[in-house]
Amino acid sequence: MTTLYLASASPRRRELLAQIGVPFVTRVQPIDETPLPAEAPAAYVERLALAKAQAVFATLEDRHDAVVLGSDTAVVLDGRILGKPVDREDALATLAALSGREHQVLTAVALVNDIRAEARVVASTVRFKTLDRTQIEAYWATGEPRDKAGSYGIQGLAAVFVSQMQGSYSAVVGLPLCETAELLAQFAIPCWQQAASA
Ligand SMILES: Cc1cn([C@H]2C[C@H](O)[C@@H](COP(=O)(O)OP(=O)(O)OP(=O)(O)O)O2)c(=O)[nH]c1=O
Repeated sequence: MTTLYLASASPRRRELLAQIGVPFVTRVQPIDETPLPAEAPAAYVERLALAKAQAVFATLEDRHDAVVLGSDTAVVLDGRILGKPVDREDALATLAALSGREHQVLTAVALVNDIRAEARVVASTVRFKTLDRTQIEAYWATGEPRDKAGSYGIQGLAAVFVSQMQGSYSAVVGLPLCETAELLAQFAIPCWQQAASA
């Protein structure tokens, strides 16, 4: 019996994976999230998703019956990776930069077991309406931007900033569920559909 491990401290990722009916155990290992010099954003999120999964896989005692899922999300504006805010000023500057513009959200999902590692990167486009300084400061004061790539969460109060979105909503929140289900199937882990017909 294979055990699926979610290599993530993110409550969003736990909720998203639970949403598609897959039983899993959460384990977290810290990794270095510094981008490499001139690393392309898609390569960066893919490398981190794999690194998160591999770091947890390395700690497991029974690696034969284990699959580990890692994921990483980055907000990209004009080719620049905007990660989680380091402080208030950083978040205010990020939200001002996103105001009235379109940006990309890249999320990678990776699965690792004792014989292989596979990853998928999903790109979505999000457009923000124009925000003024008062709205940005009020949003920071809610606490929501603190632990999120690009200093916002589409699933929360920042939904009112999003005038358009193309791509995968679940990927923007933190885990692309359609692609995750496809990868899980490749590793013989059923989500609700196969489980229901088994
Ligand atoms: C853009 C966006 C990001 N986010 C979150 C998802 C991720 O939790 C976070 C991006 O940071 P990540 O470094 O991808 O993930 P994490 O540190 O929160 O969790 P872990 O590495 O342990 O898996 O931003 C939202 O919740 N909503 C959004 O709309």
